[in-house]
Amino acid sequence: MPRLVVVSNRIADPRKTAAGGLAVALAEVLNNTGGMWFGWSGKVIEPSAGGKAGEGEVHTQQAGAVKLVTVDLAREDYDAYYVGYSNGVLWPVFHYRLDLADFDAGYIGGYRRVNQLFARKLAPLLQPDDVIWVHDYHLIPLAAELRALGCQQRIGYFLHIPLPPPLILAAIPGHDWLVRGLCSYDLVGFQSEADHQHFCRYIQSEAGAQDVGGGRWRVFNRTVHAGAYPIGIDVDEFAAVTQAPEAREMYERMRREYSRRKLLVGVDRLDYSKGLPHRLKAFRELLQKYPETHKSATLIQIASPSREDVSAYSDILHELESLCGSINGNFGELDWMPVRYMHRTVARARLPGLYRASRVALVTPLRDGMNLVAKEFVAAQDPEDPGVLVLSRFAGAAEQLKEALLVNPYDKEGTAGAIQVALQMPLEERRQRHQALLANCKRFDVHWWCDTFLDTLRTAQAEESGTPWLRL
Ligand SMILES: O=P(O)(O)OC[C@H]1O[C@H](O[C@H]2O[C@H](CO)[C@@H](O)[C@H](O)[C@H]2O)[C@H](O)[C@@H](O)[C@@H]1O
Ligand SMILES: O=c1ccn([C@@H]2O[C@H](COP(=O)(O)OP(=O)(O)O)[C@@H](O)[C@H]2O)c(=O)[nH]1
Repeated sequence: MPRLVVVSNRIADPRKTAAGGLAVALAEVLNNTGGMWFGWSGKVIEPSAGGKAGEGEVHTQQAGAVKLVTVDLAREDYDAYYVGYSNGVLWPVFHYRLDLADFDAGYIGGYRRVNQLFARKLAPLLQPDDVIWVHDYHLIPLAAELRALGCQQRIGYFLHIPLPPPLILAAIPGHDWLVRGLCSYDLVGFQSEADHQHFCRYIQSEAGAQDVGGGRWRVFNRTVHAGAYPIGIDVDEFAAVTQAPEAREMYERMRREYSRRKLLVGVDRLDYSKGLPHRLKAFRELLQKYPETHKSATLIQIASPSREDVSAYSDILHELESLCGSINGNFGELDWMPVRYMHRTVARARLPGLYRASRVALVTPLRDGMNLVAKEFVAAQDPEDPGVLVLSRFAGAAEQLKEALLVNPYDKEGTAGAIQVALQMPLEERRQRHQALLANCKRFDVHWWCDTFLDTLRTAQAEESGTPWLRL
């Protein structure tokens, strides 16, 4: 069996839990397959400590069956590659937020430099029959950089965030360079069929790609495979965590504390794409329109700190704090606060208990690649008395989880109405919806995602051996 080499910006010790869907999913994959996980160490070297752009120190550590190899980044590189280009240009545009993108700051040089650095550090560690799987928007040009160093291995790529329609993508100066980078991979995977279709339309309209069947495209003088591979969770592992002491203790505590109320839960990174202010406004609308919810409904909102170096993230923090304060100020009573807001990361081991004690989950991003919290909520429920998932139609998960109550998060009244339906839903309907949702999460779990992607990658390369590599 060829060795699996996973490359992503953020990596985590697969034996421990992490916040952030990508790290959680890849840890689960690598725990099963073994192999190497290569990425950023999380360490930034300041200029006073020799942190000028250039070579980053490499660290190697064995974590069970997985070899973790990480690279430090110089401050200048981190600022341009991670804060600047990845999270200040690509993240907003790929989430349809052209208004938040900073195109003028010249971050692209640092983005390219770090991709070249990763390629230089990774190439000597590769074995000829390795299968390389690169993840996410931080590393779009990596395959082309590896090819330039002579790497002949199969290289697949998975985009964890949405891919916008061609005319939004085309607003990025250098979009053609980025898409040529994507087309240097043997297989490009997307979270949803909508994202996949956006890619197909872009390469046809902007690069004259020809559909050669079987998910393959002839473009830039080579053949690239593309498809939708929605990511899942390890449902069995999550069910087991739900029964573990930490989750049970949380469940019992929540049930005791909220025995007279129905609990609503939101668990998100504090990110403008997650639609948190829109969610709170819909919750306020619920309290205004349905007075019977007073004292009977409490929303617990966890907002895990994220990317605090990017200015758009601190703006949303203030907006959220002010909304929570005004809702509690206007509706709260001595013995009831409508919103409990926490700006903190909650250990993943405790989340299943919280999910299971909640009658309703609010997963209402304005855009989201997938959203694993939606699937975790489903997996944690008691099938005999399950909670209801209120899900944004703009999350990748909505293509699969059709038995959720699908909402448009921009529609405050509509979302408030759906929350009220969720709170009132009869047991039999809750059971039926949950059964269908759980079946979907089980069928398309993280193992399905990994196996299907890697099987296609193996076939893709075998069919196309001999196609020329792309140089950027
Ligand atoms: O690494 P950070 O900058 O702290 O951000 C955390 C991760 O956020 C994004 O996650 C995405 O991947 C999830 C799993 O596929 C998906 O469910 C979610 O919709 C996406 O937003 C990002 O894409 C990752 O690279 C980050 O590590
Ligand atoms: O306080 C928190 C917030 C989130 N998470 C985990 O982080 C992941 C978030 O993944 P998702 O796909 O929903 O969104 P992302 O943050 O990757 O955009 C899920 O596994 C959550 O259980 C966590 O462990 N603690």
